[in-house]
Amino acid sequence: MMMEHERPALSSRFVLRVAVCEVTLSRASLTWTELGTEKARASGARRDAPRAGNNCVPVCEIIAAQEAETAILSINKGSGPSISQELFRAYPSAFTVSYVERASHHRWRTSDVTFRCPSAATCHQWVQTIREHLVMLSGRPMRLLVYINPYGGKQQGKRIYEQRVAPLFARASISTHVIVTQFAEQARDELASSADLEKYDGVVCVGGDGMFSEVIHGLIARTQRDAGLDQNCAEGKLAPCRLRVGIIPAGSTDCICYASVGTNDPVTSALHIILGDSQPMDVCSVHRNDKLLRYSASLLGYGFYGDVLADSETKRWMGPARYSFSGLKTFLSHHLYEGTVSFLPATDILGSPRDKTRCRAGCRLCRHDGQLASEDRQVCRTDEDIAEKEHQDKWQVVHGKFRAINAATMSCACPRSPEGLSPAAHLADGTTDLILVHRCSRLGFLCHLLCHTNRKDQFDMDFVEVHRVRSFRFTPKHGVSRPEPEKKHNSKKVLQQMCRDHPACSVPFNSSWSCDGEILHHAAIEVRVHCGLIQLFARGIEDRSPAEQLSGPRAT
Ligand SMILES: Nc1ncnc2c1ncn2[C@@H]1O[C@H](COP(=O)(O)OP(=O)(O)OP(=O)(O)O)[C@@H](O)[C@H]1O
Repeated sequence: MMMEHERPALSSRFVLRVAVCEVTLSRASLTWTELGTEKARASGARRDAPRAGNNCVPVCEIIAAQEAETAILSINKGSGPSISQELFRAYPSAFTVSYVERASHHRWRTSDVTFRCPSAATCHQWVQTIREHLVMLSGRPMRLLVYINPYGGKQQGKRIYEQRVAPLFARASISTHVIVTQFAEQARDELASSADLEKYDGVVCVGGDGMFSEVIHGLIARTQRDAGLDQNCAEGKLAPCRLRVGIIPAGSTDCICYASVGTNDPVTSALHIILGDSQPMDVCSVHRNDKLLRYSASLLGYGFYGDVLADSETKRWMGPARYSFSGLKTFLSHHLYEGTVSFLPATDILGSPRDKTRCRAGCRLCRHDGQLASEDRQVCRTDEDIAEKEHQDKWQVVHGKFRAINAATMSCACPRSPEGLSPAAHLADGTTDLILVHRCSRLGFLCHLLCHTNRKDQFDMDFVEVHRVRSFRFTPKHGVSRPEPEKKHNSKKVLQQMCRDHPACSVPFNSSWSCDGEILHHAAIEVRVHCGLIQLFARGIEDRSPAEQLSGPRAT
């Protein structure tokens, strides 16, 4: 809605479909009010009598404005009522404004409104003024570097980008440099070393979570190198990345998209990028013996999830069905892994893993790095304050036999698990939710797993504990890593492996870590959360009522 004190930049009478409209543009919004149709006027209704309420589109949600093509102008298209010759002659020019419209399930779509103008000069003036307003908006990207993984998911990345995303970027006047990767790690290596990043306002990856992981590894490495920081130093603070990252979902797992925009829809993600949304995101560094192993933005899982991933990697030929197969096999094998988890709880923060809050667009906790911001307590925001706080806080230690050890740095919600592994986890509060699943019966573990697929509390079980932490370490009791799977099996080796996997054999192999879907063949690791290390082109999941979700231009 246009605020009373806002001075309109432009105000004119145009024709929308067959009705005359009062159209107003201010710095904040474009509004139009229908004044009446020809028919209504013929029946004696006053031309000035408003027929409908205001329609209002915030300028920050306009994608583009352009003068309409002659073809559109000369033909009365569509099944609706036709414009009369009289209006056609009185309003010979036209321009179209494209804006974001909400569809169901957090999806965004583009919508167009075409206004007929009395002259080409007026039309031109409006288009130019809207474009000037768009240029003045901060945060919109102009130049993007795009990496497409042609082999991610159903191998549709290239087609999805070319057919659904590139036309939107072009309409929004975003220039792109597109690279279709030839091999794994190409994007990571180029971003880490040779890519001329000064030329771009952001990097977009087209693929799944694995492709996103490649891109952030490259960007983080480059940023630390440029800042003269050593990534191998486990205790060191990392420099945040300047370039924002956009994800066009085209993989088999699109966890980051679900957590950051609420859906895995390429058009929605493209529109978030075009509007220049920014969403900070925490990233965990994973070290061992002062050597960086990897970064993790979503899930680190040892025990159950580590075993599922390790097993599924040997069954790639099965396609996506391998996850269900390996999940069942791992569930039945019911391994326990003994070791020690030490963690630094995040005290002095607002949220907890079992509260009812959910990380949503404009999240209050993420705005304050998760810290308590009440008036009677001091907010510690500087790095020194946080370091001091960490020093004062006490590490806690848990020894035990674990079915699973998981660290969820975001909710990890997806269609199979609508609430995710840790429903109350936040994208950028500087913490990860450490979930320890202790020794339990198969039935108990099954109940715990099933809770992830419905809305029951998966932490409400006596063998599960959950802590919101800033760092943790795991030290396995046994130092033997499970041998990396061999590519070619003969039947004898398969039998040996199955025997080893059987609990009765109780060979004390360690599990491996699943780190955002990549296997780490080390059990002993040290993890530290880096608050808001990456910025995404996203705004978080919008918490809107179903009616609002489906609204077009807002009626005021
Ligand atoms: N041209 C390429 N050839 C082979 N692999 C590639 C190529 N480009 C990227 N990759 C790798 O493919 C892996 C999977 O990619 P992506 O995440 O896009 O798809 P996915 O189907 O979701 O993956 P996953 O099968 O791991 O769930 C990534 O780890 C990435 O490093």
